[in-house]
Amino acid sequence: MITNNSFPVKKVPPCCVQDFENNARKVLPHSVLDYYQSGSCGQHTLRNNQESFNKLRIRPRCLIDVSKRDTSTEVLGFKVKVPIGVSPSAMQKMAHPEGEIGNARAVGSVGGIYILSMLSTISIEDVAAKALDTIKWFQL
Ligand SMILES: Cc1cc2nc3c(=O)[nH]c(=O)nc-3n(C[C@H](O)[C@H](O)[C@H](O)COP(=O)(O)O)c2cc1C
Repeated sequence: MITNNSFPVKKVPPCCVQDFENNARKVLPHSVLDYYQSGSCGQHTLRNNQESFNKLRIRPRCLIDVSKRDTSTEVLGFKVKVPIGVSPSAMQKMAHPEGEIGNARAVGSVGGIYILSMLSTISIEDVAAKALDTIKWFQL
C-alpha cells in the first residue's frame, strides 16, 4: 500500500503484458531490458506476433453456469490443466535470481508446461530437481 497526501492508494497488480513490461522497465538494467524486449534482425516476427495478439478478443458470455469449469486439455499426449506453455527463452537469471527454476515452478503451479531453453542460466538437472511437479520440455 502506498499513500498520497490524503488517500491510501492501493498498488495495482499487473494485469496485461504491457503492465509487466512497464514494471520490468523500472527494475531491470538497460542492457538486460534491451535483450528481453527485442526480436532478431528487422524484428518483423516480433511485430507480427504483437499484431496477431492484438487482434484476439475475449467474448463475454452472460448467464452461463461457471460453477464447474475445466480448462484442461491434451498436448502431445500429456494431460495439462491449462493450455499454457512458457516458450523457451534464454538467460532468465538476468531478470531474477531464481531464473528458470522460478519460472518453471510458476507455470507448474497452474498446471501448464515449462519449456527450458538450451541457453538457460540454470542446469537442466537443477530445473528438473527443483520443479518436480511441472511438465517440462526442452528446446534443443
Ligand atoms: C528474450 C527472449 C529469449 C528467447 N530465447 C529463446 C531460446 O533460447 N530458444 C528458443 O527456441 N526461442 C527463444 N525465444 C523465442 C521464444 O521462445 C518465442 O518463440 C518467441 O518469443 C515468440 O513468442 P511470443 O510472441 O510469445 O514472444 C526467445 C524470445 C525472447 C523474447
